[in-house]
Amino acid sequence: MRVISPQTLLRRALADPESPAGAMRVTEFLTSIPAVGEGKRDRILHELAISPVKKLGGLGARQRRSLQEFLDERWPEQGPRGGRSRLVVLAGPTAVGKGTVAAEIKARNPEIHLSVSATTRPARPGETEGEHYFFVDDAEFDRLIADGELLEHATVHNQYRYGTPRRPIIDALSAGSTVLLEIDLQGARQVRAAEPSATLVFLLPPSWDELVHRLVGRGTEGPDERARRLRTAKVELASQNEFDFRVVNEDVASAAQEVVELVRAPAL
Ligand SMILES: Nc1ncnc2c1ncn2[C@@H]1O[C@H](COP(=O)(O)OP(=O)(O)OP(=O)(O)O)[C@@H](O)[C@H]1O
Ligand SMILES: Nc1nc2c(ncn2[C@@H]2O[C@H](COP(=O)(O)O)[C@@H](O)[C@H]2O)c(=O)[nH]1
Repeated sequence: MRVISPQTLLRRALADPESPAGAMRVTEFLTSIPAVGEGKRDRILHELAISPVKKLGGLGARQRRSLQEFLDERWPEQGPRGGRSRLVVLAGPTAVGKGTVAAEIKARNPEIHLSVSATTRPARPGETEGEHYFFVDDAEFDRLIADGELLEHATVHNQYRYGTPRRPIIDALSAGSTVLLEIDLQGARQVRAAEPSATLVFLLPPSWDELVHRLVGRGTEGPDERARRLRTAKVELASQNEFDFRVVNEDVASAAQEVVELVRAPAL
């Protein structure tokens, strides 16, 4: 299972050549398929008589048809768990405990792949490159976007940029793993748009006061940043009904267990 099937991406490109999918080069499109490396990509392009400089949105009618037929034959579309993908998003307001619950899930279920995001935010004391985040500057973040390396990205709390590297997600899903993304509301919406069968879980605090208490207690933000995050939190809480499931994080172990059970359950 891929984040977006090649067929879906191609359909999107053909429906709107001006879209990011439409602007994607056929070479990049083909190598985004896990089984296709550069050598195979060139053989496919040769077989289908498509120039490597072509963009998906610029394919002629014959080329579109032959590419669609080729994909259908080689990688028929299918989905696990009755149509629900193994891609799981955990979102929720600041300091609700998303990171804590995600770490608990990972500790108890090492087979679940926890995505490591890229961010332009500076590392906090104790955060490790490649474990908590990939810490990048603005230029590198721009490059990741331009090269299509992010599955989703957003400016969070109107300040720093965060994004999910696409390739590790594709590889983990292809290997049959469940993949957990701990991201914000904007990112959750982008994942929903890209992969409607993803499971979206919203983590709730037991109360607003407890949320503020956790944010203050964490001690990683000053008063201005806390105020900014709490403004975002109000917007995020108002959007909780967009999610498939809501879990209250009263106790970390119970919340983590609840998320895992939702993810493991067959499609509803
Ligand atoms: N169930 C819980 N009970 C009490 N404290 C908790 C619980 N879950 C998390 N915390 C604490 O709340 C604080 C915020 O948790 P965490 O950093 O995981 O939140 P977050 O949702 O990832 O925040 P952000 O979106 O701002 O990154 C931490 O100090 C954490 O230890
Ligand atoms: N859209 C995305 N949001 C992300 C991603 N990685 C983390 N986040 C969210 O950012 C905020 C702030 O995180 P913090 O570490 O600075 O406290 C939080 O809500 C995260 O869930 C991402 O890749 N995409």
